Amino acid sequence: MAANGNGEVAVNGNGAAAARKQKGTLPSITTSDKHHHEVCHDMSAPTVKAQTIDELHSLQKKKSAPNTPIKGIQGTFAALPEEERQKQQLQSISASLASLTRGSGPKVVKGDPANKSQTNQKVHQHHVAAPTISASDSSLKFTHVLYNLSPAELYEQAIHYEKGSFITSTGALATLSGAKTGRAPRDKRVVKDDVTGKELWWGKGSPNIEMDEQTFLVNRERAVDYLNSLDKVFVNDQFLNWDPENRIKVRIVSARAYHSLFMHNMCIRPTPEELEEFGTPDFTIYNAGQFPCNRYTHYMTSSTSIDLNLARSEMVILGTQYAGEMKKGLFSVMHYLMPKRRILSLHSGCNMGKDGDVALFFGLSGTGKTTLSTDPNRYLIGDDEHCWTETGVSNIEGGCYAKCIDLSREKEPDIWNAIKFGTVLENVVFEEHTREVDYADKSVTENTRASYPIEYIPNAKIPCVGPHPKNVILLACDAFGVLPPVSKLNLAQTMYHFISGYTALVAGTEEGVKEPRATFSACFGAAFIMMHPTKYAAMLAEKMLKHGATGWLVNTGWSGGSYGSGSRIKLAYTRKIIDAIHSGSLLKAEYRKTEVFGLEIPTEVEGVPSEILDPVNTWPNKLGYNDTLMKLAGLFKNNFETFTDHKIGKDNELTEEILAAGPNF
Ligand SMILES: Nc1ncnc2c1ncn2[C@@H]1O[C@H](COP(=O)(O)OP(=O)(O)O)[C@@H](O)[C@H]1O
Ligand SMILES: C=C(OP(=O)(O)O)C(=O)O
Ligand SMILES: [Ca+2]
Ligand SMILES: [Mn+2]
Repeated sequence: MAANGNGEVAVNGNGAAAARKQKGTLPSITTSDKHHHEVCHDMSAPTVKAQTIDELHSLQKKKSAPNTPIKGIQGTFAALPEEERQKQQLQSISASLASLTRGSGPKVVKGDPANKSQTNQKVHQHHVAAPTISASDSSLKFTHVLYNLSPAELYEQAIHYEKGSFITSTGALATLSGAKTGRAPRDKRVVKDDVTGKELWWGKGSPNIEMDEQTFLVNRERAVDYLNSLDKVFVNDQFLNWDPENRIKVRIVSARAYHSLFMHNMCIRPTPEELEEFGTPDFTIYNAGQFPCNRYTHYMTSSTSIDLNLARSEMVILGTQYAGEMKKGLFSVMHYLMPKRRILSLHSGCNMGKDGDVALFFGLSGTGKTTLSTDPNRYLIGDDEHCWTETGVSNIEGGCYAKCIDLSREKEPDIWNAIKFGTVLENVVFEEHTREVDYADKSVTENTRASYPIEYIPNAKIPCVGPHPKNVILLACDAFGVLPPVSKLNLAQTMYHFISGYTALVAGTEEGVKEPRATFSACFGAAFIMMHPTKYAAMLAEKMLKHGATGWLVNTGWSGGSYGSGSRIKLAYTRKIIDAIHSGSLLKAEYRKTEVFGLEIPTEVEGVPSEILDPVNTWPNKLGYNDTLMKLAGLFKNNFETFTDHKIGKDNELTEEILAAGPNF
């Protein structure tokens, strides 16, 4: 449409270009004062309600509606006027960031220092510390606090300021965690004092490597000074545990938008009202992961240190930016706090059927907790960390952290679809132009991860709580290929395997693991438990007995030979096995007892080839199978030796039964 019926040339669209092509002469523009004409004039649009560009931009963002006042709740801040509440909140943040040697906290300001014109700034600026004569430079500057930003704001922060942050084709935020792409359990330290010295599990097999209070303070000061030296820090105030009676308030202070978004996804997100009465946190994380610890500091054996101080309710992270360190650090804290309240903390996934039947999925990293608890036919309660109380189960977290190496839409549709706007994609590789992620690419690490809020899974059960579990599924990824795909366990066997916590560590999640290696990790999470494993085991036995839960051992690892010659059991088969456990059909199956491990294996499972149910059938070399079986049995026996002189629960009889429930040879 180069010209309309009146012979006028439309300036917009193709007309001008087409006309220009005609020997370079510019088209003549006829102006008309007839208003209702087919030609679109600029004047016909309503004018913008701004006089300047700055004013125009200021119109773009509207201030959030004021938070509704809390009615009927006598919270810390409930009765305070807005101004006073803001002041107390900033004082609380300043107190968190206080250097312990200088006494007072930094002057904190809310908002991005880049937004000088920010209207909030006047209102939210409070000089908390009175200037002192011995002032250092750090006491002269302001610490800008980006407080509980939204995912959209965090995206902008990440993309603008953090190298390696990109938006993928499905809208997720791709980022790099730096040199560390997995947890560093050897760099974990726990303050040993008079109380924790008695309460916690120390020594051989324990994840708690001691440090003293003084050294903790040195690292804390290092982290706080680092954070205060930055232009701005991110502060997240959130909750742990969906059980309202046992909810823990956590504050995470971090230097990266990526870390703030990760914790936004992983912890429970407070409502504006809940945030108003947040008050003082129960626990604080100082994540100064970009800054190393000082190896001249006592107890430091590398540049990474993850330090837990239960007396101070604080954790300090130096020298690692792997985000999983924060969520698993808080999990350790829950493994201390909850059992003190007679609540069992569980390293397990959890889901629920339409009829309210709950299943727990215990397992070490990479065994299938996230994959198998995320089941389109069931309600997801959580993928990794739970509590079992007198009334049922509750998720500790508000999000999931899925492995995404080799992720496929067909095999794991719910996880695939959760990777969208708001999701953090750690260490994945994507196509430069289309930003399509190649989930098969291990160039950065094998431990690629996606962190998303739990409601990104369509059938998430919100609130994430459920009744007492009916099935307790122990997942082991057996790289030797000798454990059956599924076995039914009696209570003593369940306890034996729970305490043993056998699996093969697969590459990536922990540093230095390049190929599957047999490990025993008590309670399927020795890296996170704080007290002796028998304490958790006794609680589990008591609860399973009381509520009549059935134990199962599911091998999600190798079949047809060990790692290298056999192959991993097809996910589709494992899903069929899990379906049969949930439906109750497997409980009624016919069973046969295996030699050596004495495991009850079914002769048939719907949808699974019967010959794979006894692993011996899948091995081409029967002698090789027997040798490997004996080798694994020996490893179990050796490992259990540390537990032989520990009583499990009040009952000696159970202890004896558990000891007898291991391999017999
Ligand atoms: N038979 C199987 N059962 C469970 N997971 C399997 C199986 N075969 C392959 N996998 C893969 O193993 C990984 C299990 O990881 P994930 O569920 O994240 O473990 P966890 O949550 O216990 O750390 C996923 O990448 C999944 O696709
Ligand atoms: C985040 C982790 O948990 P998992 O692998 O069990 O999902 C981890 O171990 O670092
Ligand atoms: Ca996968
Ligand atoms: Mn997981």
